[in-house]
Amino acid sequence: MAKYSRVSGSVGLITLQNPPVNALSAAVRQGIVDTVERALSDPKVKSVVICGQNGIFCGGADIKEFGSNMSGPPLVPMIHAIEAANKPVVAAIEGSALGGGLELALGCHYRIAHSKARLGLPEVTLGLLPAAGGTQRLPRLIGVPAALDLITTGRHVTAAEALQLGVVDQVTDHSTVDAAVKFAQSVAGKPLDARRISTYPCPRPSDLDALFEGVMEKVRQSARGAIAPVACVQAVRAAATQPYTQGMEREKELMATLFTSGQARALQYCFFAQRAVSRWSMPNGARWDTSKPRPVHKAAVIGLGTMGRGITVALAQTGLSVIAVETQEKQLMEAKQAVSGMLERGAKRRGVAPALDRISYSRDIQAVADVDLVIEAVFEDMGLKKKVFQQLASICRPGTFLCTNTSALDVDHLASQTHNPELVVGMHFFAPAHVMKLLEVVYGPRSSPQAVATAMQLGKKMGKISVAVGNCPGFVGNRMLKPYMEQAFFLLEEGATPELVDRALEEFGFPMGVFRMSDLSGLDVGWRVRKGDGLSEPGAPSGQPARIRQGRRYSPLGDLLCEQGRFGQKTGRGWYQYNKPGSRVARSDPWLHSFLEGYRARHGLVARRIDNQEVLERCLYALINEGFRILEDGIAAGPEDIDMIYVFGYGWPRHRGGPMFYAGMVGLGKVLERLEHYHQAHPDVPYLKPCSLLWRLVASGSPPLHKWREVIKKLHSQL
Ligand SMILES: CC(C)(COP(=O)(O)OP(=O)(O)OC[C@H]1O[C@@H](n2cnc3c(N)ncnc32)[C@H](O)[C@@H]1OP(=O)(O)O)[C@@H](O)C(=O)NCCC(=O)NCCSC(=O)C[C@@H](O)CCCCCCCCCCCCC(=O)O
Ligand SMILES: NC(=O)c1ccc[n+]([C@@H]2O[C@H](COP(=O)([O-])OP(=O)(O)OC[C@H]3O[C@@H](n4cnc5c(N)ncnc54)[C@H](O)[C@@H]3O)[C@@H](O)[C@H]2O)c1
Repeated sequence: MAKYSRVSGSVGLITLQNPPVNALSAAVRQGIVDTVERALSDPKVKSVVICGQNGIFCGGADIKEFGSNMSGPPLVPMIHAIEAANKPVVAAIEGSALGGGLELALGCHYRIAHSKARLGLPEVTLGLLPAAGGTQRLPRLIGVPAALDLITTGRHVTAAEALQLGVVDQVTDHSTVDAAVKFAQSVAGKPLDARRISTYPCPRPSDLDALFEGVMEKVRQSARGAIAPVACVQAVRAAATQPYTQGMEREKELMATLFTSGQARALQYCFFAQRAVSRWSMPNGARWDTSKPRPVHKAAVIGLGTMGRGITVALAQTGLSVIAVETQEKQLMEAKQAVSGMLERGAKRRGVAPALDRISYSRDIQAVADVDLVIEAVFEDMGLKKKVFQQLASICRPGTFLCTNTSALDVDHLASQTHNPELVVGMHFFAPAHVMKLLEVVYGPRSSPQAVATAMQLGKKMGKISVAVGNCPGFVGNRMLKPYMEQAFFLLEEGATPELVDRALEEFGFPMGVFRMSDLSGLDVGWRVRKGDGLSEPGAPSGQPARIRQGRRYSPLGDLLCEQGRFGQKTGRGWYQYNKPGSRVARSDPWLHSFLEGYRARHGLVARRIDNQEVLERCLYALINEGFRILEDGIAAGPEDIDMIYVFGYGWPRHRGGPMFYAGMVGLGKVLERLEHYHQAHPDVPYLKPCSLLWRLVASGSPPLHKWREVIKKLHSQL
């Protein structure tokens, strides 16, 4: 809807009304068409102001409408009619003007923004392009390079940057509507020809071809297979090379291809899933809307290694006071320097003062006595963590939340070391903790809803996508990673190379394949875990027995590399070779290839040809199968939780929507059939055996993802 009133005698004020973001639904578009017509036909009205209710101009087209039959007046002619009006129209921008919202403002003759407003064309992040004239008007207004930057990245700019770029005409710290009304009065009756952006010639840089070639190459590289950024460049090129009307035709044509694409569906699913995961629930019925978090002002971090340092930075940047505890003097000194450096660099980037004085360092754990919440990040050693939790239970004041950053250990077992297990949850950050967006909040059977709510709220404040998950070895992300990595190892045994496996996964859209990722994070990490699980045995015999552990197929390849001191990038050798320890450029390693040949010969394995499809099916379907088991076990409340964990924590390409969404796109029947096929070929690999939830979903006609919860509920009620 849009509300109409006449203010200050001669200004028609149109207010968009569609909470929470005034999205341009059919009703809002109809409202705009009607009220603009009314203002233009009223002789008392000399100029018009368009604003949005509740401090937000407009969040763009209504994304929820995209999946349905779109009725109501289309945006393009609506905006064109505003631009063609014979009375000045001023956009009063508060909060956000995004996507179609900014395109509407670009159709107005003037734009006035509040200093705190954010503007942008984020359609590319939804698998689309700005198709209400945005790709044609913006380059005409601010030039091709700046428009390409905004349109291909979808980044939001501040009002100050928008003013500098020339997107807005004025910025105010006071009431935007008042300023816009005053301004509208001042321009009433003035000629408008020079204010219609569609009539501007598009500035043509002299090196146009070189510019577009360069941008296209950069965009293709960073898009990792996403099609929308490429279409955005093509549309802007049309603005630079063709008259406006033809450019608009090109914009429409490119949009038509994107609009119905699987990638647009995936990206729009991610948009809503990202928001849905904050509405968490636990199997005992506790929920986000009935659980009250407690405020956290002061926190402590125990252990200042890789993770503890990043967590300390993230907490301080959020405005909390932090007590950082590290037992080793040398580590403490190094950590102080590293944390200060990270804070200073972050502050410089954001143009604020570094939060150095929010942190106090100590070697004594007694220093945490009066904090609201502790995050333990010592070595991944259950004995050590148990001791730390016992100490915390006796030192901290009653009511302090005790959290662990363990990657895979039993959170409930740690909780049982304290007097108040209900105050214990996992806060599983990802490295580097001050950068990575994902936080798994792990609840045990005794964690209180308040502890979960508090950790979720703290995560949100830290700018994380926080996902609440149940307690099991590896939680959600690392539990699913195990079968994925296991398949990659088996593929090497059967004839693949690290290069072949990585290429297939990188072409799929992962920033790094399994082996490059493993070299980056260190092969010794998994080795230590496998030793702890009694899997890795030095000097194991050759032949079949060496590849069976605990009754199932096992690949000792990773262990054998570690026995040679090949820990990955840090030692300059791993699945690849590097120029020197710490170097990041992976090169194919002939030693590794002859090692694999020797290994196969020793174990009586005959290498066969493996193609990309097999790599993808075996690695991804094994991972997806474990995702279904996680849903079946109630460890994740829904597929969206798993998908957001993989998109934000594990580099799953967002334009493929996350593993569970991807399974739905491929077809659950097909995933089941391929898992069955591979399980028959490898009966000693339990991860390839399709789980009962997948069978059940296929038997129920492969319902769309938003209906899976009903099937899971039924399955649980029958158990
Ligand atoms: C605006 C925000 C920055 C606000 O952030 P905040 O943190 O305050 O709030 P939330 O993000 O939590 O949001 C609150 C609530 O609102 C929902 N929501 C937000 N934005 C929208 C929206 N645009 N539409 C619908 N719903 C929205 C959000 O989901 C939350 O609710 P929930 O229940 O999920 O918790 C922030 O919200 C934000 O960034 N929003 C998105 C901004 C954006 O991306 N805008 C661009 C939208 S796309 C667009 O505008 C396209 C235009 O270019 C117009 C294109 C013309 C269309 C023509 C179609 C032609 C088709 C031709 C094809 C023909 C094919 C054929 O042949 O058939
Ligand atoms: N590194 C990762 O990528 C990653 C990611 C997610 C979670 N984790 C988990 O985070 C935790 C920490 O991992 P990390 O990689 O930062 O380890 P790390 O080896 O880099 O650091 C651990 C630090 O803890 C300190 N420490 C040991 N005992 C202590 C004690 N009693 N009191 C105070 N400090 C003590 C050590 O001196 C060391 O500085 C582990 O549980 C790990 O599984 C790690």
